[in-house]
Amino acid sequence: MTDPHELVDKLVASLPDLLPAARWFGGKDRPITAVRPLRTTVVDGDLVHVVLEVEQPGRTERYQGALSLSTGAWDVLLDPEHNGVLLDRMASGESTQDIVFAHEPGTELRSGLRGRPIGVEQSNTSLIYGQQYILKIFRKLASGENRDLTMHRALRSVGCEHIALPLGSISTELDGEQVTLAMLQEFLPDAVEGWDMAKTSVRDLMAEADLHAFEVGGDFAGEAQRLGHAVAKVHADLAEALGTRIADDDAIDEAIAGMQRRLGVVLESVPELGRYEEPLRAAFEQAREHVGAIPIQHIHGDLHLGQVLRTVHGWLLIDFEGEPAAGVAERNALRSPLRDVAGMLRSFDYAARQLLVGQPDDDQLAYRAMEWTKRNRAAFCDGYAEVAGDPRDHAHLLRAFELDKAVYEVAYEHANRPEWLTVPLSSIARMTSGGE
Ligand SMILES: Nc1ncnc2c1ncn2[C@@H]1O[C@H](COP(=O)(O)OP(=O)(O)O)[C@@H](O)[C@H]1O
Ligand SMILES: O=P(O)(O)O[C@H]1O[C@H](CO)[C@@H](O[C@H]2O[C@H](CO)[C@@H](O)[C@H](O)[C@H]2O)[C@H](O)[C@H]1O
Repeated sequence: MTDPHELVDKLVASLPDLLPAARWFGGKDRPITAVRPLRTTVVDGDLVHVVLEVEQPGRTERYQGALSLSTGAWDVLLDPEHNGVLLDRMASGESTQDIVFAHEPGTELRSGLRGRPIGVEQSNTSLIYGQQYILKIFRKLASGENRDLTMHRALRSVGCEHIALPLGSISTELDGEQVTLAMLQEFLPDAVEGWDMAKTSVRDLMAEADLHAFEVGGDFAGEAQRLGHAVAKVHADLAEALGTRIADDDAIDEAIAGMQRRLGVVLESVPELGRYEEPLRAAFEQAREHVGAIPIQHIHGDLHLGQVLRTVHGWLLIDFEGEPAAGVAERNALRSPLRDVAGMLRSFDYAARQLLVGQPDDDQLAYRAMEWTKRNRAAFCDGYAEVAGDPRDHAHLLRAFELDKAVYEVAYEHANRPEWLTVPLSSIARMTSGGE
């Protein structure tokens, strides 16, 4: 019989070349100096699960994957012949020595289904079983229960209507700490991503040179308003489930310091940002002066149009992990819900501006893009204000959060989609020169 450890050793030698090409690999900004197998587990027959330690200058992170015991093929989590066992084990609750498979209390799962990769751009790997379930396999592993699972459980406990229900999980222990490997949720086959809907709407507008945003068939403003309403409801549910408090001076100082720190880090790797350093730093400090009594709580943390799904019943928020680049403490800190609002406002800007990538000098297109963005950002805020306070009442703070998000996006695009770097950079240019 093949020795799984020998197979893993062979695989590890090829990973420094393979990993940078994987969408889910979060370390594309630096070279890989070493990959070490941390733990190898034979889950079932032919499926070998492996936890890897990836070393890069200044960071060491853990990732998970799987290979076939018989052929040594890598990443067989994507293979329906290999991944059915994951659901079967969650359904039966039967664990291996190292890995715990569980369904949520009160849940019964169907077994015997095979998983097909969802095939979208994503930071993790999601498999769809039949029409019922979606299993999100977390690629980069963090200590403690994964925040996505924690937030979904908390929201379910207060009957939140704007999430896909959590149904099961796969977890393990590494260095004495619990680590979530995967989360199973109900799959919504009729769901459409907000990002796709928004892009379609922008295209509709661009195709109609003589019509305004409110006149074209694909107008998105009604949806943007309903989305704002849903986001505010989720914030209220998170506050009910996990609490809320007024930010004290320390929390405010830390929030502003976090923005300044992040800017410093991004400036080091993206010199194009340098010319905006001064106005960015000034905008962050200005927010401190105008902040007032501001509530903080658990929030989504990485909200954008790709994290919301429209179903026949309404809008759902998915992926409560937080920003892929943020550390665990930062993701779990209590923060202002306005951060999420800012994330979504940025996303409206993105949806309109992605059509301008490659044609920066087309003033007419730029004008139409701005028209779409303004209309939908306003509608989103209107919807939010139906449930909670109007985000626009905190203009300085909201602007600082938007700029901070745009700085994050500069780093994200620089590492992942360099041709899109102009999208956040042009927004920073506009916002720091007095534009909306
Ligand atoms: N419950 C669900 N029902 C239908 N589609 C879903 C569901 N959850 C996620 N998706 C789809 O899977 C994609 C990736 O999910 P997400 O949780 O954002 O993964 P990642 O964190 O890896 O980006 C989403 O953009 C969406 O298209
Ligand atoms: O969905 P993820 O958690 O992987 O989020 C990361 O990738 C996103 C891109 O897929 C990135 O979002 C940025 O691009 C979006 C369009 O593709 C846009 O709607 C967002 O507003 C913009 O921030 C996200 O920042 C990153 O964390």
